[in-house]
Formats: sequence, structure tokens, C-alpha cells
Amino acid sequence: MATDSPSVIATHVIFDLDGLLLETESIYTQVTQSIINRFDKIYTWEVKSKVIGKPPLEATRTLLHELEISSEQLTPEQFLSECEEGFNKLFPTCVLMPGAELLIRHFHKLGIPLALATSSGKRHLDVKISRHQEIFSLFKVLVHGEDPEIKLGKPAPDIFQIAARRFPIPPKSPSDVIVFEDSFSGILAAKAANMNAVWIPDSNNKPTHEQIAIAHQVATQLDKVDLSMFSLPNCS
Ligand SMILES: O=c1[nH]cc([C@@H]2O[C@H](COP(=O)(O)O)[C@@H](O)[C@H]2O)c(=O)[nH]1
Ligand SMILES: [Mg+2]
Repeated sequence: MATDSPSVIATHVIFDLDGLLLETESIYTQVTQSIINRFDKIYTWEVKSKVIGKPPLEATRTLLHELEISSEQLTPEQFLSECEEGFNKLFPTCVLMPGAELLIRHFHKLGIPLALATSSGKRHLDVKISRHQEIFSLFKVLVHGEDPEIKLGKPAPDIFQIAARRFPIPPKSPSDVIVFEDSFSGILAAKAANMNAVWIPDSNNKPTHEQIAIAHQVATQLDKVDLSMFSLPNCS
């Protein structure tokens, strides 16, 4: 029988980190551009949209391939090591994305348990959240990209499945989980985990119609997501 009421009743939430909760993507862009300048390359959003969300080595391989920089010119490992100086200087300064704090506190008040699932390595994760300890203390689970249980990074589902398993009381089904992501790799990973995929792409990232159709919902900002489709009250 047809019904207007939503069929999903979400009980658990998993958030991505970079570009979703924290404004770190401009830092990645700035540091990357400073390194590829010597090859006369530009880090466009067309390239960046294929890179974001993947674990560091995989992301760097994609980057160098897309920019046609050969491993004779620069290896992925050399690139990552050159990034460290800029990352160490800039990550501690990163700020929360608009709506992030409001939505996190909204779920917390509703008693919905929260997990963080980031492709970022452990040390970078710690530096990024160092200025935001209070808000990240509301998360029950933190999974970073170097977790030994992760066999494959996003767009594979591993990181979201691991995060779901680690909740003190895990969800009864993956379809009870909402995943919030800013990258298309992350949306594919959430879908592969059979979870609800909510996409908040960067305003510079122009998703195709085919990509939009894959997400359960696409919104411009975290506090503008319509939670009624998951049987939850919206942020006021
Ligand atoms: O311009 C970039 N943005 C993002 C990444 C990669 O994307 C990850 C962000 O993952 P997430 O959004 O899943 O936290 C970073 O750790 C990094 O591996 C990158 O390499 N370059
Ligand atoms: Mg992200």
C-alpha cells in the first residue's frame, strides 16, 4: 500500500571529516598547488573532485595521473612528504564548516549516536581536530584511514562498515544509518555499505546528474539537510 510516511527510521549517524565538518579542502588545494607549480600545473576542481575522499596514497596516485606528472618527475611518496610542512602549519588552524556544529549538537540532543569515518591518517586527524576538542568529544566512534581493519579505502564500503560495527550498540541494519559526505568517493562507499548517503558537495564541485541520482539526498549545507526522510526532526 502506498504511503506518504518515510520508510527509513535512522538510528545512527556517520560523518566524514575533510570538507564536510572541517574546512580543510582549501588547505589541501593550497599545499598541492604550491608543489605542482614547478610543473606548471593547475589543481582544478575537475581534477580535485576525483581525488577527494580517497586515502592519501591512492588520492596522490590519482592526482599525479590526472595531472600527467610521471613518477620519474615526482613519486606519490615524495609528493606526500613535501606536503607535510604545509599541512603541519595549516591543519591546526582549520575551522568548522557552516552548519556542522548545529547538526552535530542536534543529533546529540536527539540521542542519535555519532561516528566519524575519515580517510585521513591518525596524526593528521589529531592535528585537524585539536582546536575542536569539545565538539568531537560528542562522537562515540572515530575511525581514521590508517585503521588496520580497513582493507580498501573509499569508494569501498570498509570504513563505514567498521564505524557501524564499533558503535556501543550497533545499528540493526545498515539502512538505519545516515552517512554524511562531501566527496563522491564517499557517497559511493556509503551506497556500497547499503547506508543512506547524504551528499553536501563543495560549492565549487559541480556534480553530474548521474552522480546526483546516486545519493539519497543532496544539500548545500549540513544544517539544510531534510531529516524528515529519515523520520527525524529537522534542525531549527
Ligand atoms: O585535495 C585533496 N583533498 C583530499 C585529499 C584526500 O582526501 C582525504 C579526505 O578524506 P575524508 O574527506 O574522507 O576525511 C584526505 O585525507 C586525503 O587523503 C587529497 O589527497 N587531496
Ligand atoms: Mg571529505
